[in-house]
Amino acid sequence: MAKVLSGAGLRGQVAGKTALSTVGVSGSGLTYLGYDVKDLADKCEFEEVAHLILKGHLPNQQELTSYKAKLKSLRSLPEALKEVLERIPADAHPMDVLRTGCSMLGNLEGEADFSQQQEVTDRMLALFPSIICYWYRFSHDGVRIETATDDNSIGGHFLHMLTGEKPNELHEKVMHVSLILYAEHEFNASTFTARVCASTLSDMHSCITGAIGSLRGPLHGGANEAAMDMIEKFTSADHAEAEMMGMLERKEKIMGFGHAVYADSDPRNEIIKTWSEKLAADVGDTVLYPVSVRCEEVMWREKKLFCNADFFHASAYNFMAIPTKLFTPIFVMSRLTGWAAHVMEQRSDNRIIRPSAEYTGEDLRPVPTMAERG
Ligand SMILES: CC(=O)SCCNC(=O)CCNC(=O)[C@H](O)C(C)(C)COP(=O)(O)OP(=O)(O)OC[C@H]1O[C@@H](n2cnc3c(N)ncnc32)[C@H](O)[C@@H]1OP(=O)(O)O
Ligand SMILES: O=C([O-])CC(=O)C(=O)O
Repeated sequence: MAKVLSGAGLRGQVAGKTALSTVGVSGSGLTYLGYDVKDLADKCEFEEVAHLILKGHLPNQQELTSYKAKLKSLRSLPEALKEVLERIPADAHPMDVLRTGCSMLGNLEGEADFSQQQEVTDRMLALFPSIICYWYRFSHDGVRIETATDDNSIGGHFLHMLTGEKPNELHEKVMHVSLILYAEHEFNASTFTARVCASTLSDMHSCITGAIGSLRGPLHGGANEAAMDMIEKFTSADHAEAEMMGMLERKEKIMGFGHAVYADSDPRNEIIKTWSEKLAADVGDTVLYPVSVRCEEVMWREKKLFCNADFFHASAYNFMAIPTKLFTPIFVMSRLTGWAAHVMEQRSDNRIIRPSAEYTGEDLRPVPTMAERG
């Protein structure tokens, strides 16, 4: 069933063209350059999907090997960026750290002209996990980690830096799946932010910095952290149901549910849910996964609201012992590919994005003198 899209928030209005993805088109769910996200999550590594989104085609073996080697070679943080990260306090939000890290990188290794757009994007793709983990480990553990590891994947690199140990196969696989699911999603709020910025002919780091700010909010990427904050308070499925019923009665928003475009399901949910279930079995969980399933059942039964991509990401990341405040930064590590591809697409056929507003203010009036202002 297609959702009727209209009303505030530019809902349902075509704001530009894209060849990168389709969202909620009947029968296809979510596609990246014509490939079903389910197929991609099943058969690909994240680096293959990053190559697809950024370079326009799935890499052959030789292209993949050389792309991974290139990304591996770009993992070292510039000294000046390390200095900045070391000054950010431990109680900062890692999304703010990433926003600053991205912006600082733009000062140190800026995009001189658009011919560098692929290069600066690859550098960010390689470096964002390093930025997050360098700051996290320094501010929380007092350790200056080496970010230039030989890990074979972006997700593996991230987990290795975070824990100090190479991840097992299951965790590395889940990171591939998660990063693939989060990579691209048409004109969502953060991508639209990036495109608006690109439409002024601004540089790539400015576009990505703005997009990080948009993704941070709990109505968008921040929902995976907000969902975790909620479910970790529930001690059993029955407790979850009672609390959820109360929240619905009080008309509270429940994070990780609903979607601006999808009508009755988010195709990414069943995929990450399956992996969350596998991780639950792996760690012997008997609470968080059943709690999450009950939340899903209650929301559907009571409101016909379904889990979006964020909801089961919360339990999946938790089972991998990833701290909650790093959930949305992982989304950034992935969505960077979609953002940058949209910036490039906007640049290739650009007109400044400048919609109109319906004026609801005062009629024309004279400026009163000071004495007249009361
Ligand atoms: C990766 C992502 O960014 S996915 C989105 C992540 N965000 C969240 O999970 C936050 C929670 N969800 C929401 O706030 C919303 O569903 C959004 C922001 C995703 C979409 O917003 P909209 O397009 O305005 O939602 P939609 O038009 O479908 O809402 C219909 C009704 O359901 C309600 N509703 C929608 N989602 C929820 C929810 N999660 N909890 C409670 N009620 C909800 C709305 O308040 C609205 O009620 P109303 O008609 O009485 O005002
Ligand atoms: O499309 C949206 O509005 C939000 C979303 O699911 C995403 O960005 O992945």
